[in-house]
Amino acid sequence: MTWPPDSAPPLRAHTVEIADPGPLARWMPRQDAYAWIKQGDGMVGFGEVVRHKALTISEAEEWWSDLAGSVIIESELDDPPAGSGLIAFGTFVFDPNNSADQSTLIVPETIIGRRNGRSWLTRIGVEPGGVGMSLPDPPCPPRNVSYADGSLTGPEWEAAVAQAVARINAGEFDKVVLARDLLAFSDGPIDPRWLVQRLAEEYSRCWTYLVDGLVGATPEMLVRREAGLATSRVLAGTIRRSGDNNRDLALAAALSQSSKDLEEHEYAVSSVARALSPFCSGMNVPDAPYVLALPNVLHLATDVTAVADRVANSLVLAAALHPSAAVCGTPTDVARATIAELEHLDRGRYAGPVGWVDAHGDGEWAIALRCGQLSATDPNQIRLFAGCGIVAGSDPEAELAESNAKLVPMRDALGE
Ligand SMILES: C=C(O[C@@H]1C=C(C(=O)O)C=C[C@H]1O)C(=O)O
Repeated sequence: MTWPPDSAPPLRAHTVEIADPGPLARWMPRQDAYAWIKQGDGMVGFGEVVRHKALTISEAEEWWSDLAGSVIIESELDDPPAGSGLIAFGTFVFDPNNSADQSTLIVPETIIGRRNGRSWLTRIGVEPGGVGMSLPDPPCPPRNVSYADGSLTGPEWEAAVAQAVARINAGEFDKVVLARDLLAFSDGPIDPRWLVQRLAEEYSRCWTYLVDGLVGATPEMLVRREAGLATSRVLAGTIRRSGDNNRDLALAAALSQSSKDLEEHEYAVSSVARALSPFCSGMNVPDAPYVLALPNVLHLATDVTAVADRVANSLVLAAALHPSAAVCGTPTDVARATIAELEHLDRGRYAGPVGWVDAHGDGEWAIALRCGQLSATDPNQIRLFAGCGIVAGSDPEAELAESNAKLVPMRDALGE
């Protein structure tokens, strides 16, 4: 849909400063709610003013630039923080040529946000609503959740991993990320707000998101653009946590010296640096990764930073970066074809960019990991996803265990 239609009055986005709203997630109504939360800050949105079904990230970028340029933006905030005012939440499919799912940008009717101690309320529409806010009924937990294999059983997925390792050893490519899915069923409708609240509490160092039924808490930032600076958090190389802090310290030391994990990590970092370089100057790529500790796993992590060109808004950068070697492989085209052949899975929006963009093009696009997609047809069902980077030294059994560790955040949120 193009906006504005020729005859329609323009949209307005009106923002006011509000008192601290407390936990953002509790403001979300049951239907049409969106979330982006990290360490308590972020935005929740609800209602829908415009929805754009995007063919590609670049096409979405053009649509958004046109729309944002046509909206009358009014803000009562001095020095408005990034993300306050007009934004769209978005989710993009991993591989549009191999998915029945759709990439979507959604402009909500209402946004409640908080950042660095400042809070705001934005209303968007032809005649945006007033400043009244009311708390909806809280969500109920899912009931009696049970699980079933997705497209492949555990042993079938291990066989796919073994096949990938054989092809790597035959010199066909360097790295591929293989994912699997797991179906979860509840006795009643699954309320995504319950999952958002649990994930935002347990995984506060991750970005908790809910956009168009895709819900999760990801530790990996494809790209954030703010005040001219582009940053990307690259993760690759993973160890499951043991539950014992001393043992975890030893595991972290082993991870940061593991040549298999360092090699896998290096592929991911160089793919990001290469993709960012045409749009940026003054790039800083640290020599060695650090260990990012999450409640379920330890990751090797590198934060890449650079000064972004004026024309390179967050969607332009996301289009250039997706898919990184952290979720696809190296070289990209061979890895993508291998994924389509070996996974037997429609990834949908899993491993695609998820996030938000504002009227200036600033925004945050994380990689949709540690997530599930609520079924569009069965409100009691959600499909969970997890994947692992496969390199020459990968062991199928260990990779299956790692994928199970990556499913823990969603399984815990579902109430296990
Ligand atoms: C593919 C996933 O995670 C990616 C793969 C990683 C790895 O193989 O070590 C680590 C972080 C992510 O880049 C996932 O969580 O599903």
